[in-house]
Amino acid sequence: MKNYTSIKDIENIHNWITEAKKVKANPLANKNLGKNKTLGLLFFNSSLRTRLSTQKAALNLGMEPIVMNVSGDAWGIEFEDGTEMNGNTAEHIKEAAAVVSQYCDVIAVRAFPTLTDKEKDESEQVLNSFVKYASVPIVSMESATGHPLQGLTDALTIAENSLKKKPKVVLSWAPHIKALPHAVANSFTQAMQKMDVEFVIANPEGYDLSKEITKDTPIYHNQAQAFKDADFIYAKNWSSYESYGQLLDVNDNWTITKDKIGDAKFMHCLPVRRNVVVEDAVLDSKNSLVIEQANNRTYAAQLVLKKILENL
Ligand SMILES: NCCC[C@H](NC(=O)CCC(=O)O)C(=O)O
Ligand SMILES: NC(=O)OP(=O)(O)O
Repeated sequence: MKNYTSIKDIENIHNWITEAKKVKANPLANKNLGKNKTLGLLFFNSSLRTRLSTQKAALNLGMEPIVMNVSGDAWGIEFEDGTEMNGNTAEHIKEAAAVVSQYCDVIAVRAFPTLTDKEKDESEQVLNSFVKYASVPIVSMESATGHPLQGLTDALTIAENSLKKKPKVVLSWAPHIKALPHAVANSFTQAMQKMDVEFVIANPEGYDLSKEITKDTPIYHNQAQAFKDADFIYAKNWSSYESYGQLLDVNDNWTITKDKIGDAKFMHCLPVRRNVVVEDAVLDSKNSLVIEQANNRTYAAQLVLKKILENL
């Protein structure tokens, strides 16, 4: 594999889950694979899990990680072609990506959407510019429209925790105070569509994800109906896709509660706002998988880096 920028890069999710379980069972088995190789992690946005678990994955493979907060610390990068750079940007992505490629054997990038310009977000300008102008493989650490390391993690976590051959998995929208990206929900949806699960989405009217993503996945606008007989409930807030980036008025209470989910396992990518997205009683119960998910971020990243290193 060259780049990992989307769930579409997973050719067979069942094989990948089997391999990820092996990596998890013996994380230091390939500690020489990345010897003398450098992973550069570039952050245009905040992170706790991705920043640490991706470095941990690199260290387990014997790689040297180097990290940079691009926003604030680096020169402002210009992504438009042919502009007269007389504004706030000091260097072009053509030079920036080529230069970082001199220091790194693999580059991982986090760049969130604008949530104001749908067309620009869907063009994945930042991520795709790195793919275009870097001379080394690129890994997405959450881009405008996807979070494929999280999606792979979530598939692994469901495979590990499922007591049934074909569990019912619900992705539920939940409330938030801010307009959030669609990336996590998009990649989770794409991962579940590849899994042997009964997958449905629950969200209020006006919050349907892109049809390009949901395809024929059933969408419920009634949360209780969607939750019926669920084995896994994955909560996430996202802003409206249709009224792009907006927070719409929602009448019903969509906060995840213990009463609503019963015995279903609870999942969330984190960070999560307690008692807004989900009540304490759920996060503090044995049915919460959120810490196991965070742990699995290391093994998902390690599998991806392993596949890239094997192909260098
Ligand atoms: N990487 C996981 C989620 C990142 C981001 N969450 C956030 O921005 C939460 C911020 C807050 O709660 O203030 C998102 O939804 O895509
Ligand atoms: N789940 C996740 O990506 O967390 P961070 O934003 O903290 O990296």
